[in-house]
Amino acid sequence: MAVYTRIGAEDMAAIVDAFDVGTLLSAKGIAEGVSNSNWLLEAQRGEDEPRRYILTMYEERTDVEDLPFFLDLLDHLAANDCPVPRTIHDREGASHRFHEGKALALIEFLPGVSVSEPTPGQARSVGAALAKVHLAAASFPQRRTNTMGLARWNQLLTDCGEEGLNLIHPELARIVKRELTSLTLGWPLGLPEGVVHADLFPDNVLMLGEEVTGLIDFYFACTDILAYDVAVTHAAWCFSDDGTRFDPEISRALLEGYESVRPLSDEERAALPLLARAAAMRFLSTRAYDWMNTPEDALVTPKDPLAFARRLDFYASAENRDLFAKEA
Ligand SMILES: Nc1ncnc2c1ncn2[C@@H]1O[C@H](COP(=O)(O)OP(=O)(O)OP(=O)(O)O)[C@@H](O)[C@H]1O
Ligand SMILES: N[C@@H](CCO)C(=O)O
Repeated sequence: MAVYTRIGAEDMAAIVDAFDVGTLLSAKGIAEGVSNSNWLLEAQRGEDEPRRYILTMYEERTDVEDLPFFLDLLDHLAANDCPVPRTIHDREGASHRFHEGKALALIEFLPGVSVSEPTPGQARSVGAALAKVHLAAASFPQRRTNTMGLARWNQLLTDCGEEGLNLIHPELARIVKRELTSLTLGWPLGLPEGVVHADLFPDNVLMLGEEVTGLIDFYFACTDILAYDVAVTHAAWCFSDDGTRFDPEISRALLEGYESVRPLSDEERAALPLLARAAAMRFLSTRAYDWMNTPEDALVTPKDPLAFARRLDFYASAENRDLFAKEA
């Protein structure tokens, strides 16, 4: 459940008034999501049809200094025809405000649902939507360093300690050491960079049938290698949740969809096997850390790190060396 902060009815009405979207009709906490508190609001201006919004209150995990990057990016992408929600600015024109010391943003509600078992058609649309974001963000003037890159994975996994990792799986410390070394030595240089979403899991994509109606949760977005974002999306979409089953059809459709909008260069394709191992390490590291550091009585259940250890094993296996090779 993700409503960490209570906002009373009067305060909620005052917040809605500050964003100048009319009269508050209803407000409901949203259970999904783990990082921030979210509410679904309905408000009505005069005789207009009532409209729905998402109110997000940023909790500790989001650095307020990064908010202009995240929120301006949404506006830039929406203005360039990408399926992302616009932000509602307040009466002073600001994209976020503060309530009792915490930052708040009001975001357009988009229809659609997150799929749990994607079809190839849906994967193709997601690939195309990701490529569209990459192209549209090329004219976005702001930059943000990836604070969730190799150095951070190293730090998180070091904090877990060898013993801790081996409690998750007896081979994990050895595998992690091997992978961190090969990623450090082999990290690709000179590939095209730009704004990446960096967390495009099915729960961050809203769909109606095969149409992508919303890409959401840009709170890890940053400037990094574009093909790394393809690798993250591949790791997130092409396996069963627990990482035991890889779906080659979804993989093919996702890459085809991406390339229908932004073809990958030979260098990017050649780097994908390593970038996919990197993507698996990214989520293995945060999940292993959370697995070991989430108190038992916490509101959220930590996600299984082994699901990404299995993906890592899959991507590192010699049998799958040609997974990203261009098909004849
Ligand atoms: N613009 C939107 N339109 C419709 N629904 C939305 C929108 N933004 C968020 N939601 C809903 O709110 C839920 C939580 O949002 P979000 O994933 O951004 O939260 P979070 O706590 O930042 O997430 P995470 O757990 O991925 O860090 C989503 O799963 C979705 O159901
Ligand atoms: N999408 C991530 C959580 C947010 O970083 C995961 O599934 O581990």
